[in-house]
Amino acid sequence: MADDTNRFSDEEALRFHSFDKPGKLAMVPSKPMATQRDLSLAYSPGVAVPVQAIADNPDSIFDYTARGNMVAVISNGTAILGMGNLGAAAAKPVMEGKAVLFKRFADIDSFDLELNTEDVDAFCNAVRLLEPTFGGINLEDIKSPECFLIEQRLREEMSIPVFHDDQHGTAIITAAGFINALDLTGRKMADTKVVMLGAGAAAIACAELLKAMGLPHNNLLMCDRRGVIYQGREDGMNQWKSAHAADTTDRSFEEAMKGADVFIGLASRNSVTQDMVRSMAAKPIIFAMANPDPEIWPEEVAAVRGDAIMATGRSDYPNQVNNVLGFPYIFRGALDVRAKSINEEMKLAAAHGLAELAREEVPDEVATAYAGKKQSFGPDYIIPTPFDPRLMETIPPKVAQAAMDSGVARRRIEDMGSYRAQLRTRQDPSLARLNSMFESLKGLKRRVVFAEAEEERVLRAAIGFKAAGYGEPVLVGYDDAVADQLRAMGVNPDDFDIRSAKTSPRREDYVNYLYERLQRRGHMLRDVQRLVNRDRNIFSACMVALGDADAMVTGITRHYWQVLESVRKVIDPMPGYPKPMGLSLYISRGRTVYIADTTVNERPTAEELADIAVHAAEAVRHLGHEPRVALLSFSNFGNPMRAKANHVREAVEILAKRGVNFEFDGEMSADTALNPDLLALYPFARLSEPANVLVMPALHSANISYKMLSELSSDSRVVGPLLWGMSKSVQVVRMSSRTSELVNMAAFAALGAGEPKRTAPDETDPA
Ligand SMILES: NC(=O)C1=CN([C@@H]2O[C@H](COP(=O)(O)OP(=O)(O)OC[C@H]3O[C@@H](n4cnc5c(N)ncnc54)[C@H](OP(=O)(O)O)[C@@H]3O)[C@@H](O)[C@H]2O)C=CC1
Ligand SMILES: CC(=O)C(=O)O
Ligand SMILES: [Mg+2]
Repeated sequence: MADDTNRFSDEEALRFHSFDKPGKLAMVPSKPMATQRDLSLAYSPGVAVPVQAIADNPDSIFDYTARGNMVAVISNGTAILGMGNLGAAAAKPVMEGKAVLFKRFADIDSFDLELNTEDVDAFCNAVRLLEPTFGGINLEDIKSPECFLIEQRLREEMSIPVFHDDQHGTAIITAAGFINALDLTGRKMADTKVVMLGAGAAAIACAELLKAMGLPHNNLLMCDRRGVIYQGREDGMNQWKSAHAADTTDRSFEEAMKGADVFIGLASRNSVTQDMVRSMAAKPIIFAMANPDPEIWPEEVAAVRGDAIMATGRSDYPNQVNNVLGFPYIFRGALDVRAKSINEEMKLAAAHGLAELAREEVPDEVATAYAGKKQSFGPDYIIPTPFDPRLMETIPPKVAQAAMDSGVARRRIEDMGSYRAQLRTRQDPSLARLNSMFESLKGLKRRVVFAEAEEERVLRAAIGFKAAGYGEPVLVGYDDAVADQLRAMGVNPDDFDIRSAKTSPRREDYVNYLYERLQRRGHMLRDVQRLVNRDRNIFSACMVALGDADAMVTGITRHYWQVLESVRKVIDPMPGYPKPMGLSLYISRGRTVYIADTTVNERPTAEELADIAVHAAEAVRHLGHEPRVALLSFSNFGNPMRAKANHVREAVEILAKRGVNFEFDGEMSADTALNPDLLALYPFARLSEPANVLVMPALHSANISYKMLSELSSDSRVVGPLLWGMSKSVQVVRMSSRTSELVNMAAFAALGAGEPKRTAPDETDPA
């Protein structure tokens, strides 16, 4: 039934939206803007050149500006979800949400525009004038019947796709779920009786698409607040409702539901009763799609009909029939062929594509995003889930092909195979991977100690960590001070576990444990007492070592080395790891590169460097990538032959002798490792493709590289360094870490707490 890990309080929803930066959207430049030359190119005088080019050839706007990948999400707030007419300003959170979903799922740049008018002419005039800015217009949450007039007018007046998502997006997803639910219950379209509650934007479009797919006109009874829309009804009608008036004697919605095979709710919350569901045909299909609360809850249906297939618009129940599955990919396909519009052919292609995808074997990475729940085609999985990465490579090609076949494409895609490959890289698998790894934490409730909880950044991170459902933060700091800070941030301290050495009943246990470890390393009992009482990192590490917490995150207030030294007094490296190591992730669009060892081993010997390569490869596999390790230096395979690179060359020989089970080579320079053309100059090299793991010759080069990357990159990010190889899960952040980085590192700490015991290097399988 309901997935409780996705439940949250109203306060959490508000906190999520105000956390870090208010809202869900920000802009990033796509060109460097660092030097005077950059400025000259981007703005005056350089910008004059594309200005003239566009004036001479209007189509070149797609080559020189962001227009071709830019979609506006536009609303006037007259039908916000199922909440009604709450005005343009109140619509902004939903519209920001749609804009970020465009980016997240289909790499489409998008921002929201809320228009403060209910007047159709004023609305159309405002939108029409925006045509040069956008490649497409997504209309959203505009009530009927005005939405029909607005969309029709804009489609006629604009030569870019104008798509009212509540109409067509919803219809496409509903149609896909409908096809599969009929299949699962052995029904044929011609014999299926459908009752629809709602006769507005979404319902009218759904009715049209289902009929276009073959549902006979009189098999669909549409109902509004006044009951069934029948032929001859006059009150509360408009031309769009009239088009679906059925030849029936049923007058009330309740009557219509008797014996119905399918119910489709696109109306408002709690508008269907259990008695109505009881009166439906065997194996009823129930799509209660009002948002945020459905027409009837799945639990209520289950209580009276064990044989129902149930879907809602929500993500916390199985079968989320929601337009999020469609609009990102439909626009992706339309933009990529510069379609003039999104027509019926494109909608049908998307609907069939979604229906087919649900019948295919679901890859494991989808299960990871859904807390390990493996899905397979059946009553609880009639439609793909939003985090399914296959959507991106499946739906846009079908939409693009349909646009080309139906003559609305301005540009052709000749090679669909390479288009699919390009779609895959757009998806940024690394970010998706991070996200899905973190998603897998939901419900595990791992206890992560935030060792510096008096710091505001840390508290905000702990709040964010809890709100994201990644685990239970344990806040270490003076109890009163932490509680006061939480209160000042509008958070109830009782919702958090706050610990300090002063009040901890476990203090003596921690002292005894640590004294046992340190008594022959120069520490007297009173030294150890002082450490436990005064050093937050020691106290926190003791909590983890003695099982009072699963993991810890720290590092904001003290230097990395000092922190690591404290932690290592309490926790040992994992067997097989003489020393832990730091692994930094450089993540850019379509490419992830790991750098090791960025924090611990200062001047590794050849043997140690080989160990680092083995451990890094193992960690990278654990994070979901197949490692290709380059051992870096300033020279390439002995050119120039210099003594400073000897230990790197020797490390490569050691790895060859050990017969490790991953690709590696060196010594080589960073550009050879990363650039396929340069790598091709060394046909004997053992790397089949450019490296994704860079083992640096020493700490200075490793540390300098990742810090430079993290300061200089604008459209990529550096994550970590992750501390790898401790016997308990500890992550040490950089002192400069922002709140969001802290949340990520705490999530990595929580993930580390569940890792299986890793293989020691000497246990590595020979290749
Ligand atoms: N899951 C999804 O992907 C989507 C879900 N939706 C949901 O569909 C619903 C409607 O949205 P939309 O079409 O944009 O809105 P509209 O305002 O255009 O239409 C609402 C329609 O619902 C009818 N209605 C509302 N309450 C009742 C009720 N209690 N009994 C009977 N009819 C009722 C109205 O009847 P009348 O004409 O008599 O006023 C009207 O026909 C919303 O809840 C929305 O969240 C919408 C889009 C996507
Ligand atoms: C999902 C959506 O667009 C709606 O409920 O309005
Ligand atoms: Mg909507």
